[in-house]
Amino acid sequence: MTREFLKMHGLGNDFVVIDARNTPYQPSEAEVRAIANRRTGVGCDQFIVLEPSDAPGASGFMRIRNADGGEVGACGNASRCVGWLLMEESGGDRVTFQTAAGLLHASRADNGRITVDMGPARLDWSEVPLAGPADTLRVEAVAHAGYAGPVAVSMGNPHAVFFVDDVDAVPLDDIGAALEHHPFFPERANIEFAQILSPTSIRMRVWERGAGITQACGSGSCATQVAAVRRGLTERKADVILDGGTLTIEWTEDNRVLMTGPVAVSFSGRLSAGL
Ligand SMILES: N[C@@H](CCC[C@H](N)C(=O)O)C(=O)O
Repeated sequence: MTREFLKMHGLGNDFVVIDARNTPYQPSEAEVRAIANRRTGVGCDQFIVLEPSDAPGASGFMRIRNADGGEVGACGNASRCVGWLLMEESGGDRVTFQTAAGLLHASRADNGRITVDMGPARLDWSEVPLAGPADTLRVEAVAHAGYAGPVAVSMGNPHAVFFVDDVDAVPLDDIGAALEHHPFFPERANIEFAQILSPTSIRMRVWERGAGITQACGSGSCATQVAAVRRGLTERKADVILDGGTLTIEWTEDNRVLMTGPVAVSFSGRLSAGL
């Protein structure tokens, strides 16, 4: 049986989205890699399957797989896309859905943008996780290639945020994989390099676990804003400017991280039997 899919993106971070609420779908890692392949498949950074959820109030369960086939707990840009899809379906202005990391709440914002409450930032070393006790405000064990120790944050997935003076001078292609696989990250990590432009504006580039360099990372933007506030570099609400565009991130006093940004549908299609 072939499956219908939607190709969506958030600021160029792109997804194949499959609705499996009525017909179960559990592709193997090799099948996800084949679909994500940009030459011979559809091509995507993440592969999203919307499944039924038994959580009270949830409209579905968003299962997230990276382009390498591995399953992960969070994806901010895909959360806006799935939130938008579910609100279009219901005609409502807000929706709750489930992920491996917990329940997420999405709502409509200005100019067609979507806000997702990405939940709490997790700041203890064991929650990121790191390989051993460390101050997550400055993880010196991960200082690398002249870059000082990053801030470590979990947004339901692990992030390490390095602050630099010139983000465009960072050779992300050369050092991203080594940092993702650094032995101090037992579950690997998403790697962000960030440059403070003003108290309300950060420029950030990302190397994603399981996907490499992407145009944007929603959970990475949340982690970056949390890291910047913890270091005293920005106000609680700031714009994060990525290669693919801008997200607005607010870290509230009660430890909720609110992410607002656009969603887009690129095309729909049907996976061929070979995929
Ligand atoms: N692109 C995503 C993050 C996807 C998961 C990440 N690569 C991981 O392995 O944790 C986002 O927008 O947050």
